[in-house]
Amino acid sequence: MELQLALDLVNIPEAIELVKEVEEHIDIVEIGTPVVINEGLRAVKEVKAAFPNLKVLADLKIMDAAGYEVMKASEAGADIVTILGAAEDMSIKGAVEEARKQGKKILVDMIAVKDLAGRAKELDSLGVDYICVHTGYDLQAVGKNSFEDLQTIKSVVKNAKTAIAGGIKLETLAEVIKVQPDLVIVGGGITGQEDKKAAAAKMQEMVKQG
Ligand SMILES: O=C(CO)[C@H](O)[C@H](O)COP(=O)(O)O
Repeated sequence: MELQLALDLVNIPEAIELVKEVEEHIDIVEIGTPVVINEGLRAVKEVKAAFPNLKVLADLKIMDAAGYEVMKASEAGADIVTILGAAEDMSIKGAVEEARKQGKKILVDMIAVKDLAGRAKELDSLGVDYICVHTGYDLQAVGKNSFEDLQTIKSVVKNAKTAIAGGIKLETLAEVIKVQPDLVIVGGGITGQEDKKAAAAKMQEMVKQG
């Protein structure tokens, strides 16, 4: 099981400072969608250059023109690129094909997908690398989480790795780990803490114990 730090509410210098603090306790650093909107793929490029030993995920949440966008993120240095589960199969196939060409991975974000089990099965057969259940900020605000959704995809996915994101905190991490995802994605649960290093270290310890 791996731990990914999601950076959403920072600029590039802040992202680099933050990663420096927790570097040894994370496996993957995510350049979040708001960061890409504000800073462009330059954020991916600069974070990868600063931390060549960390995997970098570009959270582009691709919906169309997937091959092209995966190519641009790959050129910027992303190791993993996200596409939405609601995208057309043609887009998913384009993303997977380009990622294979570039030696990169595709993570599918299942945000807003209604038939989770059905779509997860289809995506699994399309050869994506990760399938991620995700409660975004707008549903976190009304008290939702994705813990049950993780069970749902775990029961149907045979090839892809499974992941979970959305409001995971130290207090809820044990519940998540019980379901045994391959990847746990945490943003505010680390970045919102006074002692970010301590929060990341504790989470890493729990994730590694699995
Ligand atoms: O993709 C995202 C929002 O769309 C976030 O990166 C993801 O939800 C993780 O952050 P947090 O743990 O703060 O919810």
